[in-house]
Amino acid sequence: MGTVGTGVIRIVQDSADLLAARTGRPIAISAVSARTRNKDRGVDLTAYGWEDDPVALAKRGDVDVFVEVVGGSDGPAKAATEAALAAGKPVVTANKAMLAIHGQALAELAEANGAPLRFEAAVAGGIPCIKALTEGLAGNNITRVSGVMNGTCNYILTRMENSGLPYEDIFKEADALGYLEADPNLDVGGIDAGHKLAILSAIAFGTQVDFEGVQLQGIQEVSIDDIRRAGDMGYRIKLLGEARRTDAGIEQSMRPTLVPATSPLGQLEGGTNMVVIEGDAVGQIVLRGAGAGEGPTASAVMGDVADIARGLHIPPFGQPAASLAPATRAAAVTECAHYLRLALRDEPGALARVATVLGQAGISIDRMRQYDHPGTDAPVLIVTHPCAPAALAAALEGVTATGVVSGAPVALQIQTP
Ligand SMILES: NC(=O)C1=CN([C@@H]2O[C@H](COP(=O)(O)OP(=O)(O)OC[C@H]3O[C@@H](n4cnc5c(N)ncnc54)[C@H](OP(=O)(O)O)[C@@H]3O)[C@@H](O)[C@H]2O)C=CC1
Ligand SMILES: N[C@@H](CCO)C(=O)O
Repeated sequence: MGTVGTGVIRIVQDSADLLAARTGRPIAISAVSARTRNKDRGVDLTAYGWEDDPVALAKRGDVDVFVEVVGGSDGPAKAATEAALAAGKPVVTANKAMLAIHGQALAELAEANGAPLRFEAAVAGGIPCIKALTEGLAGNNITRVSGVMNGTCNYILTRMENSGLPYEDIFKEADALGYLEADPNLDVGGIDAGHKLAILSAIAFGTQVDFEGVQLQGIQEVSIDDIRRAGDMGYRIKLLGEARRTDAGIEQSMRPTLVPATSPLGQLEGGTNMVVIEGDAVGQIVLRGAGAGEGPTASAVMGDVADIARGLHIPPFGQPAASLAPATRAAAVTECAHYLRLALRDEPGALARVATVLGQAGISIDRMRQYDHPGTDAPVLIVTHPCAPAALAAALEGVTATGVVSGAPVALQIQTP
């Protein structure tokens, strides 16, 4: 009965007739649970039973469907989910952390007990992207799933750009607004978004969830300089997740990435999320909307509850858990263009030495810009032609070793069209 749970109660109370008409049966709340019983949550709870322990709630005889909106990958959320599934009861959860880590085991438990396990709200809040993948796009070979899946990071990045203020200032602002998770590193470290990508990737490619296989980089190192310089080159920086199937296996990454400013992703402002899915038959589809908040997240929870009330029973990851293959990891094999920012000693031959190192590594320069500067170091931006991320990382060690660059070069990937 936190943010999401209260939203679920509101929808059940406010839209009872509509839900009954759409599902063919009444949907009612039997009982609820939270840590603190006597807290004013702005909704009337007098008609419902109460349990201190969510596991006891899951086991109650008058509970047909258990809605888990406690949070946390383990602890009471997992214990109650397992108790409900073991009793053959359908579970609806918004808990991406739990699914990213225990998704396979929970799907196996659900299927062994004939109970649906649904989690639309776990990825991109109100955007029905799991339904899109498992149902609407079931006839497609999915080739790529990408998008912006953490509203807090998108808020911070767009606010930095619009205000010209550094990361630290906007982080404090997001904190004051209550946007950050209790552990802010889940947001700014890219972990929360990585959980979501791993769930989508498993559904898209028919593999077991492989959160450990997501190459993660947060937004903490994104500087206002990079946001400005990327803007000069026609890009905006987003915390972009990409999962794709390659000949080598499944490649999953969540990292700050440059996207064309005029593209749908480039125009995404504030806390909004966007999920882009590509399939062999459908081509590309783009889903955009609120990725968090009481109403949007409860909307996704209730979509799942309604499906259960209608009798819809789809395996949690879109195909039987036993048929999900362990994901073969393909680490950063896809070539892409890169943005490089260097502080280059402004002296004869310095630029030539950098260009030589890149050239010897087979990395070709697409565009380049050097800015006015008051001191001895010139800000230099380079956009490369597509190259393997591993080749670029090795080349940058060589660039640093030339001795003509101050500090470590900044390298960010540019989204592959
Ligand atoms: N908020 C959002 O916008 C979104 C959230 N989610 C996910 O939804 C889930 C819930 O998030 P949110 O509503 O924001 O979280 P909140 O922290 O607002 O709510 C958590 C609820 O769980 C209760 N709770 C915690 N521990 C226990 C326990 N041991 N026994 C019983 N109840 C307990 C809390 O009780 P009390 O109120 O008494 O403290 C609270 O009511 C999480 O998995 C989150 O990741 C997903 C998408 C968006
Ligand atoms: N912390 C998450 C909440 C929704 O999952 C976000 O900012 O998107």
